[in-house]
Amino acid sequence: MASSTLICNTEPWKDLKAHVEEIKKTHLRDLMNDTERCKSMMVEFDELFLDYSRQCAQKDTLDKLLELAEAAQLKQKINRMFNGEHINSTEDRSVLHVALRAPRDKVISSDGKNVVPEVWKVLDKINEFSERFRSGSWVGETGKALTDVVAVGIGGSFLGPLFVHTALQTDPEAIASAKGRQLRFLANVDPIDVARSITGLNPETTLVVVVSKTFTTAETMLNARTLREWISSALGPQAVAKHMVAVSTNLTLVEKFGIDPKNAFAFWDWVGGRYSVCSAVGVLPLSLQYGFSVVEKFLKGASSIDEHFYSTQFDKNLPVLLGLLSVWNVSFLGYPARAILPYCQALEKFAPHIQQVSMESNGKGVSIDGVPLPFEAGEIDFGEPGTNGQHSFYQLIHQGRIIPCDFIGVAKSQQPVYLKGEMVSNHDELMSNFFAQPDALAYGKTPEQLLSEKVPKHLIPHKTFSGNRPSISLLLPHLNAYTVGQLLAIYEHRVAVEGFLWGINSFDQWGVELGKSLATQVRKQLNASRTKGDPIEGFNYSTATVMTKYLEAKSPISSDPVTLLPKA
Ligand SMILES: O=P(O)(O)OC[C@H]1O[C@H](O)[C@H](O)[C@@H](O)[C@@H]1O
Repeated sequence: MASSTLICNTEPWKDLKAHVEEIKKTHLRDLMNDTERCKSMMVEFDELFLDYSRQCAQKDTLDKLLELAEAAQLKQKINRMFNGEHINSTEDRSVLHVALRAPRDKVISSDGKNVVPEVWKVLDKINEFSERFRSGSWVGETGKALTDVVAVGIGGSFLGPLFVHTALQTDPEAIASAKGRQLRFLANVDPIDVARSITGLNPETTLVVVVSKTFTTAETMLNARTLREWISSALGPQAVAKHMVAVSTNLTLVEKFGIDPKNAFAFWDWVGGRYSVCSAVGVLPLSLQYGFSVVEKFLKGASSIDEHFYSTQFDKNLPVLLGLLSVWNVSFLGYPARAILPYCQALEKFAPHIQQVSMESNGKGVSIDGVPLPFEAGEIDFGEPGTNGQHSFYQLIHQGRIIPCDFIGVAKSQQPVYLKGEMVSNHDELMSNFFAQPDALAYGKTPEQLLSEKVPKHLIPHKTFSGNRPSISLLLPHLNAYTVGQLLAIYEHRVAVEGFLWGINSFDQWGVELGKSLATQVRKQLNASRTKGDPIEGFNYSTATVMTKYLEAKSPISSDPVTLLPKA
């Protein structure tokens, strides 16, 4: 593709660039007075309510963004994704996470083959296995039923399942089905994470689920070997068959590791790691904890958004609208970051998950055809639940840099609390902030207002809020397995929309490779220096100096290493 076909060379892109000047003349304080405008910037689907009236945008901004979508062939790209074409061109793969949550009778093909029956074969296997596990008919080496699960995995094999697990932990239905069980995660190769993940657990009653798409990820494999050692040193090496199972696309390596292939749960190369929570990656550990029927609701929620995304016209399409507005903020208004602010503690792991989905997908420097981009793609995502974030980084958002914010609220709390004599329930107290913050950002506070409030003159600059800071508000009816699935799919597709508009490949991740290969070189050096006293060679002065300092610290590894497990 010639650079002339880059999206930034199209008329709609140039038109939007020119449009920025008009928008800069507006202020949200005034735009919010236009009720018709606000009405046109609200969309409801399946009880999800999106209000994007606090975007620095006019109705014609949306029209122009829709023209950009057309120039980027957004509809065709979405269709190509759902049709199983190899849109991940650098890895020559389809991108079919939508097939993971498709109903049984749906036909979604990759390379001429309907993949939905394969998906359901694995789901049925998980259903059956989790029933055996939860009913106590699957027993461990000493004949005891297993109650605790440690899921070992990193990146996409960790963040999505952690997000969903955390979101359901306080859901009444999920609580009831998780009684007496624990699901823990071990991601970091830091041995401290090993210690934390097994503290208080008994190998006799623990199942380890090794989750890795490739089954080669250094961190996961070392952690898996560590927990294998933890099990076999306590129960004997034969116990591994009953206490370890795996989720992977690489079943050959699973078997080599010593896990019974009968206890391996497959997925496919057309599922990207960060899009894999709806595969066995998430479904297995979550079903062990909450039962398959709860997890099935999560899949149904995601599927409802898939259908909406595929078939709804763009001006009513939640992921499309959100994606268009993100591109508007990043590429035209020049706001490179986004804060994800759920007013719901159960969503505390949502931002970390979306960080990977978004930043690993769209943090690219070239177009899908390898042409260097003359504009920045991707956005910097971060976030914390409200109100905690308000007492931390909101200062910068209110008076410092402009960071478009996603306010996510829930109408009914999973855990309602009301104290007699209090003005409002605890959830209403939380939600008072959910409603207040977007307006504070949009309206700000002028020096005139401060003067009329008799604020001392010297404090006026400090107490002024410029306002005109964009946000969206998304209200969910409640937070349960179904709506968690919806939320996940909205963000997954929003990220895809952004990538489709920028003309990049959102489904590869070559940028993570360089650091990994350099670590291999360091690993070899550390081994040679520790065991043979070899001098440090082949590193630059800076790295060599700090490595020398590091090696000077006492290590329990000598020339005759012995196995050492955490004391936890
Ligand atoms: O599931 P695995 O193959 O172990 O991969 C785990 C993770 O590591 C890689 O480095 C990628 O950056 C992630 O996209 C992936 O999710």
